[in-house]
Amino acid sequence: MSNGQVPVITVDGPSGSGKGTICQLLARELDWGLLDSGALYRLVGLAARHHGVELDDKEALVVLAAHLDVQFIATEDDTVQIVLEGEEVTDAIRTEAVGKDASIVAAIPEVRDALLERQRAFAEEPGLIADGRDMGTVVFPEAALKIYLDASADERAVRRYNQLINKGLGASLQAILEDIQARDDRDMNRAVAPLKPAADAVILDTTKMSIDEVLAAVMDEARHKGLR
Ligand SMILES: Nc1ncnc2c1ncn2[C@@H]1O[C@H](COP(=O)(O)OP(=O)(O)OP(=O)(O)O)[C@@H](O)[C@H]1O
Ligand SMILES: Nc1ccn([C@H]2C[C@H](O)[C@@H](COP(=O)(O)O)O2)c(=O)n1
Repeated sequence: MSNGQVPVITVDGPSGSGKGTICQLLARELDWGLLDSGALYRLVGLAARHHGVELDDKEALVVLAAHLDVQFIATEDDTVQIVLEGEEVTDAIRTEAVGKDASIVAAIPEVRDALLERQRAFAEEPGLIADGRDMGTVVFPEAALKIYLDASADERAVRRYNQLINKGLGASLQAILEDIQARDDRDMNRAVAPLKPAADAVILDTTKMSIDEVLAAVMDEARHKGLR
């Protein structure tokens, strides 16, 4: 448990492993809150673009992270609208370019510190599903259940490729694979809070699993922990 007795399920893993998809389904199934921590790093990246802050200007990035003026607004169709400094940025933060910027700013320890309490504040009754890279290792080390989703880089690239094609966007599978490998390298090898499974995490290799199979496996783990 974390933040008192509020139960938390953490879901960490590399880009394209299915964290966001599974966390949304879990939150709906359990009727718990959802923290999309990657969105916070993406928001810092986007705010930097808006304010003309270079990604090597550590001090300015830390100020942006500490003072992020962001609202997460639940909509009637069960999605979340994200508003940054009064501007709707729900889709704007999801581009590959902003994802890359997020991965760069996320390597700055002081940026991570500036976002820590904001993330922990998401833990409210009846429970929280926390999606990210360091949810089980750093942000919620006392979580009731820790899941680490993995999949081969090739499979994750295909998933991302299909996602972009389904949105009517052009994409190169090779370029996506290279982006994923570069992002893995940055996220796994940074000095602070690198992406890795917590010692007590349940690791699921989802390379050959459908979304329904992954959800069922995680729900089984939740049941074993008495979380539903
Ligand atoms: N087990 C699966 N089998 C096939 N496709 C999947 C599976 N899990 C997720 N997907 C698809 O892969 C794509 C990426 O999934 P998702 O956005 O959930 O990954 P993620 O781990 O949250 O990535 P990121 O960290 O970059 O946000 C989506 O289109 C999703 O529908
Ligand atoms: N807990 C987290 C969440 C995200 N990041 C960084 C690393 C990712 O490459 C980037 C974008 O995340 P995504 O939205 O793709 O899940 O943000 C992190 O370091 N720690």
